[in-house]
Amino acid sequence: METGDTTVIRARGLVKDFHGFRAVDRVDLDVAEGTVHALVGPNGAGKTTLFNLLSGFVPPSAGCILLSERDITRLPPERIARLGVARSFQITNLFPMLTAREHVELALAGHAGQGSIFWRSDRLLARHAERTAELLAAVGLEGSAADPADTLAYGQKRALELALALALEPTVLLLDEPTAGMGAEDVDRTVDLIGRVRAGRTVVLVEHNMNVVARLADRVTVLQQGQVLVEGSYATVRDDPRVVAAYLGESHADH
Ligand SMILES: Nc1ncnc2c1ncn2[C@@H]1O[C@H](COP(=O)(O)OP(=O)(O)OP(=O)(O)O)[C@@H](O)[C@H]1O
Repeated sequence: METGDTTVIRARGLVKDFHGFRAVDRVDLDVAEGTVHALVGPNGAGKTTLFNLLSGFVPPSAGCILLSERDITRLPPERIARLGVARSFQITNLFPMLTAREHVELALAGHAGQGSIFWRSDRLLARHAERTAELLAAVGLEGSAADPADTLAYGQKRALELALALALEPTVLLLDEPTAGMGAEDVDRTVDLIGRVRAGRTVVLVEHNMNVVARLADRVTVLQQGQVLVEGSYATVRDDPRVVAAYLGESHADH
């Protein structure tokens, strides 16, 4: 697939103020179709807030967001999701007693508009059995389909969340710190996984682990104090003195 020529997400002049504090400050962002685009920056730089704006979880104070030329500024999150933007969360949000398979079946039924989880029949859920198996296999959970979510290892929970996001058939996948809290082995697995599920879609990820960014991202936007500091390939931004200074500032502030 040709990638990088068409802009899928275009944000212009995005601002988010919280009670007088400007968390996102006149951000312009272009995410090209088929790319993995990383948002990085020191703690408090505004990455999560920018994600919340893109997915409609918070409305911007100013500015606009276009999804493939369609204005989605201030649309509610469920409308944005229906337009093909799925988001996975930093904090695990699973039902402890439901199995991995049941989670995916419910996500598929929900996406198909098949009503509240309380009265979905087994027959209805069985309709999604094949796709469920595919999605579980796609994230490496085929062997854990019958396991309740609270028995899954941390990395498996994150993989299941990814399967739930993929159930929405997204064209754009927003991943909020997909490797947060993972050991090296799970990080490697997750990088491989994202490398696989990116096929045919656009991925925007917030990520602190620069090794992960280096391996996955076609383009990197560095935020600092709510503003875009630098944007470019990983190699370009890594060596940019402004980026080095921003991260040095953070480590000084921490200690
Ligand atoms: N709901 C809110 N009310 C007030 N301030 C907020 C709110 N959400 C975020 N902020 C502030 O906005 C700034 C940016 O926060 P944000 O979480 O977007 O940064 P981040 O780059 O994602 O940080 P981290 O890497 O630590 O997750 C921070 O100073 C934060 O305290």
